[in-house]
Amino acid sequence: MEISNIAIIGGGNLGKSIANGLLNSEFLSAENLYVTRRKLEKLNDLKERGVNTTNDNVFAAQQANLIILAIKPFQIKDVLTELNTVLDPKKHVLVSVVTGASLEDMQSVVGKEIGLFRAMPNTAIAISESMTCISTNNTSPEEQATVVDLFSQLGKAVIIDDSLMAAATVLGACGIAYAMRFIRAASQGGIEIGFGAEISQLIASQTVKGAASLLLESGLHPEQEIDKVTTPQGCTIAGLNEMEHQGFSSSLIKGVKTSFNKISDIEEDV
Ligand SMILES: NC(=O)C1=CN([C@@H]2O[C@H](COP(=O)(O)OP(=O)(O)OC[C@H]3O[C@@H](n4cnc5c(N)ncnc54)[C@H](OP(=O)(O)O)[C@@H]3O)[C@@H](O)[C@H]2O)C=CC1
Ligand SMILES: O=C(O)[C@@H]1CCC=N1
Repeated sequence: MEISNIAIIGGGNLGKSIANGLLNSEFLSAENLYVTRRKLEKLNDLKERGVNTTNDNVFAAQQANLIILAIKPFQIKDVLTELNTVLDPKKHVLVSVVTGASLEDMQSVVGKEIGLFRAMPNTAIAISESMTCISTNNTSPEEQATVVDLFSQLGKAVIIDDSLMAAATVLGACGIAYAMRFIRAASQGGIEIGFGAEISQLIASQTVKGAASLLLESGLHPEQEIDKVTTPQGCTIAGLNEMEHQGFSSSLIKGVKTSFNKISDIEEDV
């Protein structure tokens, strides 16, 4: 399957991040991209880049052969019902990034053999550094290759079982926010020990990038890399142990589980 035009239905925070990622990576040119939302003026930045912006979802869907749904969970039924008037199984593939809406939920609304995917990217998709988990159950190997290729050009992409999408949402999508909080807290600590805010944030951000790259490149467990940093009787182990006494890992794990439990409430809104 070859992607001709893409329509992003719901140009909010994630929808725009995807649009910017597609443009920045030169995956497709602006004239092949359609982005919708009701408050059209909030898409002016994309319009200035040459993207087709509209508040007409049906029109956008008609122009595209790949449709990305990026509205809020409680809106998915209405928007899918609206799009269903023009969805064509021979033409369209539908990718939902909506939290809490399963493939079965979507299938029950569209009721026909449209190729359906869920994708869970994060906002780093804007700079082609997303982690995107993808699920599907009725698509051809060709369609799967196309969708995986799309998200692989915008970061890393893996296919997972749909039952794991809530967990993927928390670890990958919410995870960006957790990591930002770590960086903010580390920067604030840096200011206490002498740095100005700007350089403190630079040091904290680049250090987190380096830590992530070490793990991605080596495949080692974090503790193996930590062992290389913790000089016996040194300052790293002293600080790390104090963080653990204060509940660092425990608070992170509890936060992850709280986000995960919240998805059950969101699923009820779908
Ligand atoms: N933000 C993130 O990092 C991630 C979000 N998600 C999921 O992506 C989805 C979007 O989240 P997020 O971008 O944060 O939310 P936003 O509220 O920022 O974006 C939703 C957008 O949908 C638009 N919208 C609402 N109704 C319609 C409609 N009928 N037709 C077209 N557009 C419409 C809204 O604009 P307007 O009011 O102008 O119409 C709004 O811009 C959610 O389901 C979320 O769970 C998943 C992973 C990560
Ligand atoms: O906070 C949310 O509900 C959405 C899903 C993951 C990131 N943002």
